[in-house]
Amino acid sequence: MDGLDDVFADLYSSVDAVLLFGPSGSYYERFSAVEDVDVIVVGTENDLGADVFVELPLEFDDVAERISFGLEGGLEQGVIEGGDELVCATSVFDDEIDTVSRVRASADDHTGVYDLFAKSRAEPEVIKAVVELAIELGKKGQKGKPVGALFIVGDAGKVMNKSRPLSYNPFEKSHVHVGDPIVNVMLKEFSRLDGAFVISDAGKLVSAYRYLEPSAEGVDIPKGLGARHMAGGAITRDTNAIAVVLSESDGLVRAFKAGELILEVDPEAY
Ligand SMILES: Nc1ncnc2c1ncn2[C@@H]1O[C@H](COP(=O)(O)OP(=O)(O)OP(=O)(O)O)[C@@H](O)[C@H]1O
Ligand SMILES: [Mn+2]
Repeated sequence: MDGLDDVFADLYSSVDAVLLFGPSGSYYERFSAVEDVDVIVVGTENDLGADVFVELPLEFDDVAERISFGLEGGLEQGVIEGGDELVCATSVFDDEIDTVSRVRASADDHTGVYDLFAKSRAEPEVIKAVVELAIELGKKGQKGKPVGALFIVGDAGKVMNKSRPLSYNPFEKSHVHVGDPIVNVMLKEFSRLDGAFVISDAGKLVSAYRYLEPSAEGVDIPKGLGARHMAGGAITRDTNAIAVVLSESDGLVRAFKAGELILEVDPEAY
């Protein structure tokens, strides 16, 4: 009769590489000693100084998104090849690694989560800062009153052409950027009000209170969501911008690119 070791052995037989998501130092050391297997560390910071490292822009509460990012980033960096058999070790419940998942890397199926951050018109740091801001806004909102917000990032000239002002633009003559602490305070204030924020590729606040008028033909958004998400999704098909949307109704942060929903994050998990 087989023991559990034999049954589970299939999971990690003939594996090309192991992806360790945010491992502890000792865990990493032990894996590095295993023969014939490459070790790829994936995390928000390379604090172990791993030779092969894929940087996450955020932790990703959704494990599938986290793994997709690691795979797509690894393929992009050339440390994984299409067809590679991989074991991904990550944590689901705690800070400790508690979950192993076997996947086959494919250069074809793309969730786009890596491209969203690394290959959009806007700079990765800017996209990261906006997603973090939306998460923070979502967390704060949950304590008091829930707030919704819509951020359109990149390709700002075109976005401005496909939108109109709902009110005076508080950023008209200013030169402020997302990530500046003062700007985050301002954005949180203004997010109570209607419309979208428009942000340039480099993170400059171009406008608040924009009413977007993209053509919404053929854009699918999750059921139960309305005009904010439709407008946000649709403008990313009409332009090279991405949209980061905080929903007032379900509290989730979503990101759209090229008209597709790419990312769904629960601020409560951060
Ligand atoms: N075309 C648009 N451009 C910019 N902002 C918009 C647009 N349409 C709606 N909004 C903003 O979204 C807000 C919420 O609208 P709505 O409830 O229809 O969206 P929703 O997708 O259901 O989002 P939520 O989940 O936050 O309710 C509106 O009050 C308005 O501020
Ligand atoms: Mn709504």
